[in-house]
Amino acid sequence: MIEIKDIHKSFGSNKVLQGISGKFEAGVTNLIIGGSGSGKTTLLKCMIGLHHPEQGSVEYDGREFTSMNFEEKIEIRKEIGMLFQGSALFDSMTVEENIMFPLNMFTDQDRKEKLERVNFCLERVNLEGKNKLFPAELSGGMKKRVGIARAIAMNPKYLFVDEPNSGLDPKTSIVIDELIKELTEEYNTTTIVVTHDMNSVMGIGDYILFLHEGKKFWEGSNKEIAHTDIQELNDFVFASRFMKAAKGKF
Ligand SMILES: Nc1ncnc2c1ncn2[C@@H]1O[C@H](COP(=O)(O)OP(=O)(O)OP(=O)(O)O)[C@@H](O)[C@H]1O
Repeated sequence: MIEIKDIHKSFGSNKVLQGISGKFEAGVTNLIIGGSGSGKTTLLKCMIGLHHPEQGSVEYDGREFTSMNFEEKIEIRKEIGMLFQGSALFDSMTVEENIMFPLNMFTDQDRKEKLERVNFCLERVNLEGKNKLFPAELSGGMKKRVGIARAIAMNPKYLFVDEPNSGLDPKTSIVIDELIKELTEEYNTTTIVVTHDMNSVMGIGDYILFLHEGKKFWEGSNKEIAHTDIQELNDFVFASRFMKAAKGKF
């Protein structure tokens, strides 16, 4: 479980996050949603230590992260898997080398053990046998799956996913969303997905934290999200023609 309390982050006079709190439980898919510029990525970066919040705390199963020293943060980072926007694979490395990267960095496993783990992860994302391909030889959906395989290589307790569906067609997006949800439930991971995709919200949003202009406007599940009287949330939820047309049917 990850708990954030009263997170504040500014860039100069721009108060990007203004007192965000929330609880992200293990084994469920937690989403941070909001319009462009609402502060989603900034919040995620505060949680993993890429930004330092001016105020507030981030607790990983009771361990306060923001006040940790460098070495202590490294220990927590070993428990974190990340799937970045655009997959962020190393283009000059094969699929196998990409997935092995965190194992090389953080473990002293021998090559056989590492290869076994790589093959297990590849199988888990339905890419068995693709070891020797380079990222340029993969479709967008396959790249995401390699990114997921790399993210789970270290058997993470915490999984952060930034915009998993950017650049994917709707069908492939569903496959990726479902894979994230399955892995979360299978390994009881605390998973946090940053997205503005309403398909993901309706499909996998067990717990949703809605940000608007740097403030938490709402939290709840995908079963509740279409039934609030919060104007800012309704503007976000029903922005697409599809959601507008489906209003009242959820
Ligand atoms: N490193 C930075 N330096 C200065 N300003 C920043 C920095 N990172 C983000 N911001 C500002 O913080 C605000 C929120 O940005 P952020 O990327 O967190 O939004 P977002 O909700 O993730 O948006 P999007 O959905 O478009 O990715 C924006 O006004 C942005 O310009």
